[in-house]
Amino acid sequence: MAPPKNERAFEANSSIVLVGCRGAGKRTLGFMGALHLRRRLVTEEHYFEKTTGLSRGEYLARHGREAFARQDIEVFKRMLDSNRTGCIIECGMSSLTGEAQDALRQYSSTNPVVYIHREKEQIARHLDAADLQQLLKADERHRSCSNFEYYNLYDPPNKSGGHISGTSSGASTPLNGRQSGPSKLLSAREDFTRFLDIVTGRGATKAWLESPFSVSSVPPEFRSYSYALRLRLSYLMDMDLEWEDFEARGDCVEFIIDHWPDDLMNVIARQIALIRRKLGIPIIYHVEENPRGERRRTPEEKDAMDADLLELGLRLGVDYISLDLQRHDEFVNRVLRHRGRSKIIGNFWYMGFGALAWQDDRQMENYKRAQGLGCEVVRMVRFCTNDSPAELLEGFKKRLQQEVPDPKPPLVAYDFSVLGVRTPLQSRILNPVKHPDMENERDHLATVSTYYHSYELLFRQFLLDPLQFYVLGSHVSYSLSPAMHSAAYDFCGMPHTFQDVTCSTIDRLNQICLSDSFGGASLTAPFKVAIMPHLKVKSHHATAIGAVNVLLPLRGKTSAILDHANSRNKAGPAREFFGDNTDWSSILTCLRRAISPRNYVQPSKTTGLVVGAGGMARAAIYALIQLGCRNIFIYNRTAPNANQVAQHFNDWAATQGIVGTKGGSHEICRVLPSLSEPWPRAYQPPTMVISCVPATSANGSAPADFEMPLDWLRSPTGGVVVELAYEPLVTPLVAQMHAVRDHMSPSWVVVDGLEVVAEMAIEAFELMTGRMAPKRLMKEVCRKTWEQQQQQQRQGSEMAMSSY
Ligand SMILES: O=C1C[C@@](O)(C(=O)O)C[C@@H](O)[C@@H]1O
Repeated sequence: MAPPKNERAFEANSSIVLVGCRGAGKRTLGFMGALHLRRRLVTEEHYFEKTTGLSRGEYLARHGREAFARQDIEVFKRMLDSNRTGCIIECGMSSLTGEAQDALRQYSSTNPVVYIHREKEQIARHLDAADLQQLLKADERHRSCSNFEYYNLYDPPNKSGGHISGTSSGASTPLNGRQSGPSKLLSAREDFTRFLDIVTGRGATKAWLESPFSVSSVPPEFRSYSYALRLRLSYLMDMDLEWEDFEARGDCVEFIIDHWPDDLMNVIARQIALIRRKLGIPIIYHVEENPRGERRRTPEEKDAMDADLLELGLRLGVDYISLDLQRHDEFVNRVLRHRGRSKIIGNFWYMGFGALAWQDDRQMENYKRAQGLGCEVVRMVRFCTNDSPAELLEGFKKRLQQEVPDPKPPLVAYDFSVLGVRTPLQSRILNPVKHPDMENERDHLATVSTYYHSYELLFRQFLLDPLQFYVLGSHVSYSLSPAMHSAAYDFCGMPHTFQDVTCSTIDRLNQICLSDSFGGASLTAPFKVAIMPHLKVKSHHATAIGAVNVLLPLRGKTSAILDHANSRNKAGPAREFFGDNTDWSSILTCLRRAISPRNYVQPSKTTGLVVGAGGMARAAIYALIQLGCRNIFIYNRTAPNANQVAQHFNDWAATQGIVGTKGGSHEICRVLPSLSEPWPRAYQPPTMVISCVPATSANGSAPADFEMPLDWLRSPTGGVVVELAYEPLVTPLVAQMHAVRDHMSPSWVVVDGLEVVAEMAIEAFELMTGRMAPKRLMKEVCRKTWEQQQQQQRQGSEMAMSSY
């Protein structure tokens, strides 16, 4: 019963080879991948030239076709052989030859070889029409000599040269049409780096180390409750909803192949790429055996076709493969041998009449078989023709607990009938859910519940508790967080509340947090730094920055982090509190989104500027460091405060072995004493500027009247300016940058304060509830609430004027 050896789990450091035809985007992806994994990029073109002293064209011209072909394959093999670890290898056109493909086939027994392909129209842009068909046909042969594949979805450029509207709210804020939009290639980079994390197996550990309470760090099968959104290929081919409508509608997607259109393999690869890009949640890949509306197949045809379809899922590096363990051993073993890093959901699916009863011993044997085969999850589903009392399933689960030795793979078990799943609470994890407005006549689970209703039921059945969440600080009455979080609770079926409470003493903060129904809080001044000594458990980011802005109660029964994470949404006495910082990660998200490929961070060159020296400026500096920037300047009106912050990060960086790349002192942070100073000549002008000074005068500090001295604005490639203030939204800096963009250099992108504050609330919501945030909704509510506040303020001042 031992599982067959996994033939596709390679050493984490094995070189990754990229193959595919011209125009597929291998070079760009290779570059992104090398940066992400900190590996060397080897390109075939360059390797050929380095080895032979001639470019391929020159070699061909000088030595003729035959000699070139011989030399080419020899160099190709040598390139693979001498770079077995630590590289990303980009293959050129040689990979289209039979001999090179044999070499790749062999290489793929020890290394990942990724076939990169994309929309035909995109490839066509690089080729003559005559060549296209032939090349595309030849290109598909790459499938046979690779063990992974990546569909490089086209990333459309921003509509107005990098400055599309970033809001989808339609609210008429003064910056409408002027916010930063996602920079070109950002999505491609995010998708591809996530794919590489799957291939190298570092994804889950990385997320966990980064932030143990983040949504991505606890896989759905280990959450206290989780739901799989069913998306059928037949539906996706012709969907009647927008992708954004599926945001936060499940903890993962179950992608069901129930339709066989022409060009099926490429259609599937594209749909997987779309789900990844648009929803960013784990994917369960399920091949339906007898899809409605498709022809019947002979058993042999069915086996061959389904095995190929499952193989495709494994090649695409999906998170979970759903495998029917009732199919014959050879079929099952093939999938297990090729599983790579995808988790296996072992299925026992009784569809017909006479499904095995829960009390039947063979059900227990089924579970043990799945366990023996190394399945990460076991899914047991019964189609009932009559009522199946809930106690029978409960009895099975109890027996399983007693009889089966640990470690037990998590169990998904439910009964369903023509009326759908019996109740959405039968299984704790990976319960099937659907979108409320999705119509699909091919689905025989037509009446499955929605994520909203399933979650709402958990509260109604007292399995989860309504909690109170807060934003706490001395100036929080205008905070946009209560509106954003409350809208998200409504969307998700959570009866929580979120309030702003003005307070400034630790005693008062304690009073609020010690309540049994305290769910968590966003902190602002004066607590961000003041709370540090009172917290035993903090994320390492919060410790490095020296500030906390999200506080969570820890209610786990044991000290295990997973136990604490799974106690979110439950009331009771808190044993401890956990402090995290989402200010830095929100700034980082906004910078990443807006930065153009020309300004990607190069540690040896890129320069960043942070204005201010408070808690937010610390977060901004940390975000720059995390992005890889090693030359950071700080400007603050009161220079000694800036010196203190610079000192803090220079000391911290020294303990981490992070050093500056310029000047003898190796310091990463430096202070600019005055605005009249010219930009230091040894450094490039900044391409990332983050202004962290409040726009309105709070606590007697000076309001944000900061503008960039012209000498500091000489970056020939422009850059990104992030303004954190949003009262007013058009600060002097924002107005200045709009003018610069319109009249001097169009390559500057401006990110306004509302974009950043919405991002902060999104991340805080996910940490506090453990659920994906409805991002689009929260961003819309952010702008609309801000608009309403502005209007109220205008009306207030008009009334005040008229009463004179
Ligand atoms: O700065 C902010 C914004 C905020 O104060 C708000 O009101 O939403 C919440 C804080 O946690 C965050 O650091």
